[in-house]
Amino acid sequence: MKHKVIKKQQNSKKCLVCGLKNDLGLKTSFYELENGELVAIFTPIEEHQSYPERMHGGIAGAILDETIGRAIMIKDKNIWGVTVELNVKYKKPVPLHEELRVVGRITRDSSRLFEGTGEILLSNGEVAVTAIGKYMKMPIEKIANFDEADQEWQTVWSDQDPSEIEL
Ligand SMILES: CCCCC/C=C\C/C=C\C/C=C\C/C=C\CCCC(=O)SCCNC(=O)CCNC(=O)[C@H](O)C(C)(C)COP(=O)(O)OP(=O)(O)OC[C@H]1O[C@@H](n2cnc3c(N)ncnc32)[C@H](O)[C@@H]1OP(=O)(O)O
Repeated sequence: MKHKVIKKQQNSKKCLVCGLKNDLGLKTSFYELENGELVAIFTPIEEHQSYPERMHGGIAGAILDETIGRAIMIKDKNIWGVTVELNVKYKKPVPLHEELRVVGRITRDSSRLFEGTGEILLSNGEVAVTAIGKYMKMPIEKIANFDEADQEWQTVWSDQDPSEIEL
């Protein structure tokens, strides 16, 4: 089913998952959908491998972690979370050099904690990796000394940005 993209989220400078100036990073784009889910799109490269041609499980955990952690921002872009628990299940190998979609959503939201689930989808739509994450909400100034401009926290548009995403 196709879902309309309603917003593209910000990227950063050096984050492993979303930093556009991290040469070894995933350079992921994040899209908020009209159904309340968040989709991450990225293409793993050779530097993300474990066994040859297979994406590293730690990278799978990292992309799921950030996709679930960012899904809370659909509701309020000023909620920042730090991961306190992440449970990852590896069901199928994830190949390199293919564009992947990762879907995340929030399943529980309380004043201090939120929880969510996510999946990495293969190009044929099969679910390769799933995760459940728990996050503690924290004011951004308590997480780190972030300067939005210095960290290049901004929406970066591209010709490749989809207006709809098939899930
Ligand atoms: C504006 C410019 C921005 C630029 C941004 C640039 C880049 C950003 C990129 C993306 C950002 C967007 C979104 C990203 C979202 C996610 C992505 C990944 C995030 C991470 O990659 S982040 C790294 C890994 N992560 C950590 O680095 C956490 C390390 N950890 C700690 O820092 C402490 O652990 C802390 C502070 C969490 C708590 O410590 P603490 O000392 O404050 O609190 P304490 O332990 O006393 O617990 C207080 C109450 O929480 C309960 N509690 C604790 N843990 C619990 C659990 N697991 N389950 C259930 N309840 C739990 C206790 O039971 C107690 O409850 P009670 O008060 O009722 O007793």
